[in-house]
Amino acid sequence: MNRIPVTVLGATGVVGQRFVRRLRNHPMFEVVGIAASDRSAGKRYRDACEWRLDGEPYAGLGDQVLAPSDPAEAFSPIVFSALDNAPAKEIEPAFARAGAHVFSNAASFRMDPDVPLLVPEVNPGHLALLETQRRRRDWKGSILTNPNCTTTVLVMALAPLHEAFGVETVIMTSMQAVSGAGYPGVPSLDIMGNILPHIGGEEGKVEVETGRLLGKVVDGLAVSDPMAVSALCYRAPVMDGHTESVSVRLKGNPTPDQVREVLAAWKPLPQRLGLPSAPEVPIRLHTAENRPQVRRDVELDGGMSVHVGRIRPCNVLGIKFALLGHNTERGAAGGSVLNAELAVSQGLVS
Ligand SMILES: NC(=O)C1=CN([C@@H]2O[C@H](COP(=O)(O)OP(=O)(O)OC[C@H]3O[C@@H](n4cnc5c(N)ncnc54)[C@H](OP(=O)(O)O)[C@@H]3O)[C@@H](O)[C@H]2O)C=CC1
Ligand SMILES: N[C@@H](CC(=O)OP(=O)(O)O)C(=O)O
Repeated sequence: MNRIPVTVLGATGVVGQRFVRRLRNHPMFEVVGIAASDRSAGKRYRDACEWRLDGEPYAGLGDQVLAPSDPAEAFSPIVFSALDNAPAKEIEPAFARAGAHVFSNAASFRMDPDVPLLVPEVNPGHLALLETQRRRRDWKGSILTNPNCTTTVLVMALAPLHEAFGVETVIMTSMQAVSGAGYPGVPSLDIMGNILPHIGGEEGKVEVETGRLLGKVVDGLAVSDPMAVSALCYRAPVMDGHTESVSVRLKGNPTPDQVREVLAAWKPLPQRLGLPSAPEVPIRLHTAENRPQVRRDVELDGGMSVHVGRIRPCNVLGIKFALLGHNTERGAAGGSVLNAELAVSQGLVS
């Protein structure tokens, strides 16, 4: 297969660098363009930003010159966007109008009812919104988004339970990595040896995006599931990996063993298709009492699987468990790349 040329917008940022590293040697996509703000455009990648990841610095593209984030200068048929929300609002539609298929991490268009908010294992059927989007908007291309990172990890565990039993109520408390706040993010003197009980906008996003992802497409538009979701989000002194403490009320009150069986048997579409970024096992189940742990588990499967452990009865909602996932891989760059792989495999973009 000829690789599809792609551009990474926001290539200098925390998520943008992960895109560039992940797309290096990708079987379906080839990075031909990297772009960022006007502050960085015209500079070589290595001069515009410091490389903050392990592995080969700048993923071998250190001498490539950054383009401005303008479709006239950085067009590719597929564009991965790691832009901040405010610039994403203007720049992503400009690329979509020019005919690019934009796979975005930003929150700007997530809740629009004709924009797929997608986790390929969870709601691949929401790709159908692209048809409505094309009809409604004057775009030759499209915008397709991935959720907030905390939400992504949560819906990976809830989706098979919703399918098997039906989710009625969820209470989720997160302990979120500092990388979620970008670079330099939270000052070290605030987070070292500390827990911060507020992440701006995060709880509201988890509460609305969860029902949207587990909802349906009706008459070509997204309709959220009415489940009740309450989120409490905390910043914790870890680098990468959001831990979530989840209590859930499921229809029919299944036992922990029944829940475990459903999670273990889950083989959703990306795994059946063998998409390159899909982890072979989407949910890693842990039986040891002190797992999952961020330091020991989160990098497994390139950060693309989520981890569930300590499944047990909850006196209030019925079932509770510990959940862990990689916020900047599964929750950001990796999730977006998997979205693009699914869209290409379904013949929706090329
Ligand atoms: N960090 C995470 O865990 C997650 C982040 N996201 C989302 O991904 C996006 C990127 O986050 P993150 O990488 O942490 O952010 P960073 O602040 O690290 O990077 C932001 C990027 O956007 C570019 N940018 C800023 N302003 C403009 C502009 N006016 N025009 C063009 N480019 C611009 C920056 O370029 P320059 O260097 O030139 O300023 C930089 O490349 C955000 O929308 C975030 O909400 C989503 C899920 C998880
Ligand atoms: N707010 C998340 C990261 C993030 O950028 O989320 P969103 O994509 O919804 O803006 C965190 O701090 O961990």
